Amino acid sequence: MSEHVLQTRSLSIGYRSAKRKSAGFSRSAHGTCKVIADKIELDLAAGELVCLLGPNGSGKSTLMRTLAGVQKPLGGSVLLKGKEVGKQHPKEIAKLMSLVLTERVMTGNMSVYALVALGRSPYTGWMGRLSPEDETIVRQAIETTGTRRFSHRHVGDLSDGERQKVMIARAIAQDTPVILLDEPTAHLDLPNRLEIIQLLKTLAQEQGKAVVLSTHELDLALQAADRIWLMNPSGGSSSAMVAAIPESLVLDGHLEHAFKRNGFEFDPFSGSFRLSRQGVRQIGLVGEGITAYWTQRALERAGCMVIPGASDIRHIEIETLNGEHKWKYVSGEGCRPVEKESLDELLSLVNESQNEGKER
Ligand SMILES: Nc1ncnc2c1ncn2[C@@H]1O[C@H](COP(=O)(O)OP(=O)(O)OP(=O)(O)O)[C@@H](O)[C@H]1O
Repeated sequence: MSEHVLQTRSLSIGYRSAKRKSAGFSRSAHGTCKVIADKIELDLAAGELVCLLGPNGSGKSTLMRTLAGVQKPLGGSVLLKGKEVGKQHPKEIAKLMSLVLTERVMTGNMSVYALVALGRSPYTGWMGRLSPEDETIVRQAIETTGTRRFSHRHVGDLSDGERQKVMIARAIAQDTPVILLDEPTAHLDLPNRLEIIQLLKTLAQEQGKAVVLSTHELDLALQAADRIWLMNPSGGSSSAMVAAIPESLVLDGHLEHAFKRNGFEFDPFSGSFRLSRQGVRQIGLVGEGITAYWTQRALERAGCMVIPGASDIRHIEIETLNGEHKWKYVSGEGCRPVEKESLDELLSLVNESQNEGKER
């Protein structure tokens, strides 16, 4: 089994107040504090990609900051390669763990190359002079993240996606066994989100890095993560932490419970949330393949509950001939089918019949 590079033991995270009384804070063994989550027991192995999920305000950033040692735990410990983070010198921590935050960093007129080179600072002398080996590592980090084409530009002139890749390049140049990233895909378009997740997955698989990223991308986390750490508001004032492989979290209902809201329902087959379809009319769908899949999606968007394969109720049959599709709408048993040549036309017909049904 792989070595555990980061662990938490009875970790309690949250905020302290200097005042005796503060709104949202209470008196405890740790003083006046607000506990965000406690009794956290986590193990992160080398080569593992972990996604930290949880609804807004559940404590993801608080946990990230506590793991990175920039915020003190209320209780318990964070162990980095077996040693307590709070008891290590910042320079030693910087050789073992890098942290990528979403917030814009003050970079002045710094070039992309200079910012990535800052990743080498735990290894350089006080002058910050790079050795030829450091220079090679910086160039490799720039190459790996695909940032070479804008490496001469100022960081302040970059788009959000470009800047995010540069921050990851800096973390790669820091060359630590653990990389923590707080919402690295926030503000990015889909291709950039996929590119960043792919890059992090490659770092874990090919270079044995242990990577933890917090995200709101449920879909991507389910596809890419080796393990998910889920911060689940427990009903009280603090969150409970569940750590498991993505599929177990779906099957055990933890994901649904964590994100459930009125008006949304979790589809365990696709692993995504969708608008709930209460009080809708059933419709059968006879057909196969990608056309049947997108027909079902269109019908559900129109407010139908689709029963695949059912032809003894109001239903649709998909016919495919020489790559051309036709949709036959049968409004009830024994009724004559109405044929449509496009999904768009079919949907108008279904909508009309639903509206007639409502008026009656
Ligand atoms: N400095 C602070 N003092 C007191 N409470 C704070 C402080 N910073 C954050 N909090 C509270 O801690 C809780 C967890 O916040 P945190 O930012 O860690 O959540 P999050 O899961 O990262 O949220 P989001 O998904 O919205 O980024 C929230 O209730 C927040 O209001």
